[in-house]
Amino acid sequence: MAIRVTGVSKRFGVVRAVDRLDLSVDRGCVMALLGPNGAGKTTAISMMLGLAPPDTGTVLLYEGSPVDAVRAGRVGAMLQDGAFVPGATVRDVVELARALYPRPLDTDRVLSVAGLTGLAGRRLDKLSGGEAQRARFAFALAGGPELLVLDEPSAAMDVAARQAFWTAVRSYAADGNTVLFSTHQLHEADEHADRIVVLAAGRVVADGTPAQVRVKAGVREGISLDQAFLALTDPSTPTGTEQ
Ligand SMILES: Nc1ncnc2c1ncn2[C@@H]1O[C@H](COP(=O)(O)OP(=O)(O)OP(=O)(O)O)[C@@H](O)[C@H]1O
Repeated sequence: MAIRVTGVSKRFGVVRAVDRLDLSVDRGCVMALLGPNGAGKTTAISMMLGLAPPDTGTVLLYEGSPVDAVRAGRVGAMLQDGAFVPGATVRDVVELARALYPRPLDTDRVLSVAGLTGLAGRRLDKLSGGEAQRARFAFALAGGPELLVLDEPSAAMDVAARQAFWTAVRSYAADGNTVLFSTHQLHEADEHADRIVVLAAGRVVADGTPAQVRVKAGVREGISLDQAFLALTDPSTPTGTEQ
């Protein structure tokens, strides 16, 4: 098991960001974490990475603590607002990640996979939004981690970058690695995830393959996952099964 979350809750004042979450993720799985704004995705991811402690419950990565897994170089993460070292270049950030991990990938391979070969010497503060996101992906990938955690990874990427990104993710998972990503682009979850977990108000409201999530939502095969998502997270929404 790559990830085992048991009875995890986290509150911020009166807000229950994550509410008694149970979640196990097998090694080699590509899992999408979906949910409306404020559903608790980033909070859950922070706890999985050991960046924030749960109020109650436990998180295990590879049957140990998240901090131990991160220290052992088993985890790579791409966070939404990951800041960069000022003045460093794209190549520097890849080299930095490589230096932190015991089994890093080859620098040129990482640059190529992230679509950054031509930008290797560019300063990070001179990158466009989508390029900076690719640099964050390169940083997450460079250490060759067993678990990649990606919080809204493709949000600013253009179409070509997005396609290359998903090809890289699928090929990384095909090597036996585990990938957990959050997204609001539900078609990406539909196309690229083996398993989808939908959160609403900090709780799991659906968990399964894209087809199983549609069944749970009561929408037909062929109806967009958006409709299933809306039905699961806002029960007043029509499911598209009426006609
Ligand atoms: N540091 C914080 N202090 C107070 N409230 C917080 C904090 N972090 C998150 N929250 C609240 O916890 C809830 C869950 O937030 P979280 O960022 O985990 O949601 P999310 O599913 O990632 O949302 P989004 O899709 O908008 O990124 C929200 O109501 C948010 O306002």
